Amino acid sequence: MQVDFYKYQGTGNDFIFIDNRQDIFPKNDTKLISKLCDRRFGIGADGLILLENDSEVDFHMDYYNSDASQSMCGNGGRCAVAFAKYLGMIPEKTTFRAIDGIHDAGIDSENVVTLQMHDVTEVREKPAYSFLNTGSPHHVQIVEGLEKFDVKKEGAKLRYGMYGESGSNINFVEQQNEDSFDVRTYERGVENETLSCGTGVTAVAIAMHKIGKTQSNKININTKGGDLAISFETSNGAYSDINLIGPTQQVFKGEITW
Ligand SMILES: N[C@@H](CCC[C@H](N)C(=O)O)C(=O)O
Repeated sequence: MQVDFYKYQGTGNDFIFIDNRQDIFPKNDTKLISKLCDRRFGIGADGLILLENDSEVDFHMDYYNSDASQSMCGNGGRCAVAFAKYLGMIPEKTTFRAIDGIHDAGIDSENVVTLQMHDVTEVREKPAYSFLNTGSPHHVQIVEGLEKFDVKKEGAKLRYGMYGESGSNINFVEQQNEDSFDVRTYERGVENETLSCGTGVTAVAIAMHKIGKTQSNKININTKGGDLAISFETSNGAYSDINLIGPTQQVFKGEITW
């Protein structure tokens, strides 16, 4: 079987995209998904995304981590909007379905995508960390010396040690100023640090506001792969109108044979 694939990156979180509107991809073949994402034996990516038809909204984003597990992906969602625009499926505004439900989004002429995330009503606040779900589960922990921090080792320790079988993504944060934070994320399903995680930086922005590290409702996050912004409204400790904003890029296209 031969199909076209496209590679996108959103602040260095990279994805293989396949136009699956004709239902051509064998999505139950988890070995194939992992192989395609393998950086030595495959194309190489943090995840694979199938763009599919949906009867109610513009499209369905079917996201797989590189180990073929599934969850919501913020950067993947932003790149899916850029891919749908590239395929001529949507204008500048869209509504699409992901594993956590329906999302609104917009894309500008520079391929900067604004993705609306779901409301967050619960942030678990502990002395050393916060935990919340922004479509995917996220542990958020402030550290000193983030640049030299061993994200893979410490992230894996928490992911497997604290969160049981299903695990969590682990975000390490260092504040730069009132509304700006550096973030590095260990992603479950990739089982390594990625250059950026969209649901992760969204979780960090909300957690930092919730614990009083910032009063701002527009937060800038610097990741290894680039800069993202998160805006939100807050009322009675709940967060709504949450938007994840940042660049997307198609980096190449090719053909897969399996
Ligand atoms: N990179 C993603 C998050 C992908 C899902 C995550 N690894 C999980 O399994 O929870 C993002 O940009 O949000």
